[in-house]
Amino acid sequence: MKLPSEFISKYQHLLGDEAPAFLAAFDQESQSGFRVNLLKAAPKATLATATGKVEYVPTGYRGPINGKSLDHVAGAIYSQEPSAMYVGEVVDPQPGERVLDLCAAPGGKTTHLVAKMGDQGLLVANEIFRKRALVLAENLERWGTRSTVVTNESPAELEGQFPRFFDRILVDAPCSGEGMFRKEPAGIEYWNPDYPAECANRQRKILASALKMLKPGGTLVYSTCTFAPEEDEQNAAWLLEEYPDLTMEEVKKYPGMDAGRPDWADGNPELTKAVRLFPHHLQGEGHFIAKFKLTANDGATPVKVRTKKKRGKKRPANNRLDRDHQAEFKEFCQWFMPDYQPNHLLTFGDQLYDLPAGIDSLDGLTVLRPGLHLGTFKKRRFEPALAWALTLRPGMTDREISLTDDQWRQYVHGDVITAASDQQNGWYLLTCQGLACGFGKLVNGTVKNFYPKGLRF
Ligand SMILES: C[S@@+](CC[C@H](N)C(=O)[O-])C[C@H]1O[C@@H](n2cnc3c(N)ncnc32)[C@H](O)[C@@H]1O
Repeated sequence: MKLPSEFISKYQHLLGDEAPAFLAAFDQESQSGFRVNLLKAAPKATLATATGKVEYVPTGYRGPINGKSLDHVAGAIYSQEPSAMYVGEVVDPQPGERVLDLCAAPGGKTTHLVAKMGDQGLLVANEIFRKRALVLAENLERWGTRSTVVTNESPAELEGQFPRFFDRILVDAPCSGEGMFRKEPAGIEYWNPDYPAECANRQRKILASALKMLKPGGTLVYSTCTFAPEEDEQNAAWLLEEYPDLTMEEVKKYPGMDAGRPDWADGNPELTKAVRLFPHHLQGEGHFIAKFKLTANDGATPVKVRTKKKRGKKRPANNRLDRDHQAEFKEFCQWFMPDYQPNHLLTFGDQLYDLPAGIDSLDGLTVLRPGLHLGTFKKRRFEPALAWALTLRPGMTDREISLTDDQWRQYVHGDVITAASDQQNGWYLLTCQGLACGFGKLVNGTVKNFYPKGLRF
């Protein structure tokens, strides 16, 4: 791999004797892996092709995945390289907590966090760029979650909405990406000797916003996929210096992981509590992870937040259901899942969502996914959404049709499927190999296909 000469000399200077092994790693193959979704049935076929286990992530495996397999399309796995998987373990969110993933697209860490939370509590997944936020929302739909809201805001705008609100915040920061050069060589073109410092400045602004949203006693995890000390130890040192209420938490080092380097910042020995993942020391790409705790005392520095001006931005009308819609949804539930307990139903145009607990209003926010998308109100009927199906497990409803592998292929292709004719006409959850795949409407022995046209293949 052709690396910039200033990059080579920088790391020769920083790493000394270790530099040749570090630089040689750029010519080795990048690592692939996947995580298993504990919210769903085991992805047996993909597990059978795994080439190994990721030692430090209980749900992590090595090896490539097939993006068109049932396991992937039904959200039972997420493709993620092994080093990136450690971030979610370090955040370690618990069921019932309020968690913010501030720089979340395309959703590798978000999917990990929500699974660790058992989909219980509130997870706000935010992404500043709309196109990337749409991909994030789609990945979360496949993963299957009720407890996640996707917002499309800058950190500065978000801070006004959630002062001192979250138990845990992840800042998986936009960075110079040096640790991903093997995987995404195009990133090398952006690199110049000043780039890490530019990224570091942007990261400080993001961190400052994040801290305004952290509860006293809460934890902040800061991660990058770069080796640059400016963005790693020097930003961790800046946080400790700038925010006396923050302390560093030890991040566990598994074999092959390195401690943070105080000598690459201001010499503060606390920085060894952070972790560095170097490709020449372990089988994964380059990462840096630091964990901080905000003192739980009442005297925590009060926050000054900027409240966003609401200038005609698209946001959900926090509409309650009118009587007709209430009746249509009730009728659907009576047929499909009489014991479904919504948390907070709201409509967004003709779309019905179930807002997670822990958040009362989305006013003032640009929201792409206000919780679980349950379906669409059509003329005098309710049509359930794929997102809802993907949160369900076989056995949660009596209205279930189990597809063979061949029928599943017909389904994702958009074909009509023939089913046993002794079942009543109506909506059914379609499953295959224990995984929910979508909704189908049975009409006289034929299952009408409602798999979204844009997803068919
Ligand atoms: C390292 S990526 C996040 C990867 C993601 N956490 C995952 O695991 O899939 C950083 C993200 O920060 C976003 N970003 C870029 N500039 C930003 C800014 N000024 N403030 C907040 N986020 C920004 C990028 O669009 C990108 O999606």
